[in-house]
Amino acid sequence: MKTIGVIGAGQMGAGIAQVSAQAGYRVLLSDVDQARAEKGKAGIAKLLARAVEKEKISADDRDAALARLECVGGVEAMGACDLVIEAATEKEAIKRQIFENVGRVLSDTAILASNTSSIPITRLAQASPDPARFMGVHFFNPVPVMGLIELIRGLATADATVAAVEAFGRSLGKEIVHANDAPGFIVNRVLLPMLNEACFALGEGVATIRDIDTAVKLGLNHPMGPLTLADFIGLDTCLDICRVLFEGTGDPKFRPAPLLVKYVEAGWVGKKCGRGFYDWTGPEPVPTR
Ligand SMILES: NC(=O)c1ccc[n+]([C@@H]2O[C@H](COP(=O)([O-])OP(=O)(O)OC[C@H]3O[C@@H](n4cnc5c(N)ncnc54)[C@H](O)[C@@H]3O)[C@@H](O)[C@H]2O)c1
Repeated sequence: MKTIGVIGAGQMGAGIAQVSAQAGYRVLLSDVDQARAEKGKAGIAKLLARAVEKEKISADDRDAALARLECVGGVEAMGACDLVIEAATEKEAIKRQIFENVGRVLSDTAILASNTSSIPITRLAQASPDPARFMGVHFFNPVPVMGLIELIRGLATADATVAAVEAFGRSLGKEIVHANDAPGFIVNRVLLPMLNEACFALGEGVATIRDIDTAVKLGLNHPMGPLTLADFIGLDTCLDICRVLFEGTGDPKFRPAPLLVKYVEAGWVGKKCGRGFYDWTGPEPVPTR
């Protein structure tokens, strides 16, 4: 593989474009328009500049990575790509439209992959030009820091597609795990029940926000408590994933905690809006109850 297309230049798409360019691939980055793609690239340039300041990479390596990364106005330019990774907004209709558009220009050997966190890969594959050359490639946020990629094959994904994307993922220096096309794949299937249970515990008055987080952090040796982590992820995103697990499995153990639903209804969705379980507006997060 030489040329990688990345569709969606938000948090994830920009991260995927960055690590691909740093690994030596030519990268074409698109978003809804050229200006959004350029904004994604500007963010990457800032992160790479910081890495140079910290002497993690050389200025030459930064310049070379940025030179390999080209912003394009739309998917029409992606005909030259060996692999196209879609990392647009988590809405099925948007992703389906993108697959239809990019399907018109993709070569008949190119692979199309989605970074979706929750939409079934086999269903998305139906909107792709060739389900044998379609799969899920689930990166973690922030992409340049997190060492894992989950690969998800749909029912029709060919072995050669999985092998090619696995080789690409390893060339980025990431560890690869394979998951079946089941709700939440591996990481969210295991993580979300813990975050949801912390919301149940808080709602039932088992302990305070600070004590639940301190207990899990120190008692289980986690880098941060579950309520802090939920605030980082976004409580709306946590709720969406809980619902995917609940609806996808039909298992009541995945039912969302009432307090989580209430916080999302209140618009208290976490760090991104300044308030979730913590107030994030000051220098340090402060528990809200
Ligand atoms: N944020 C995470 O922690 C995380 C982790 C793993 C996977 N994901 C998945 O990655 C994908 C992107 O998430 P994100 O957090 O980067 O979101 P984001 O909101 O930061 O970025 C999404 C980008 O997609 C663009 N976009 C919307 N419609 C488009 C279109 N038609 N064509 C091209 N671009 C379009 C938006 O303008 C935006 O720049 C989602 O599928 C999400 O589920 C997110």
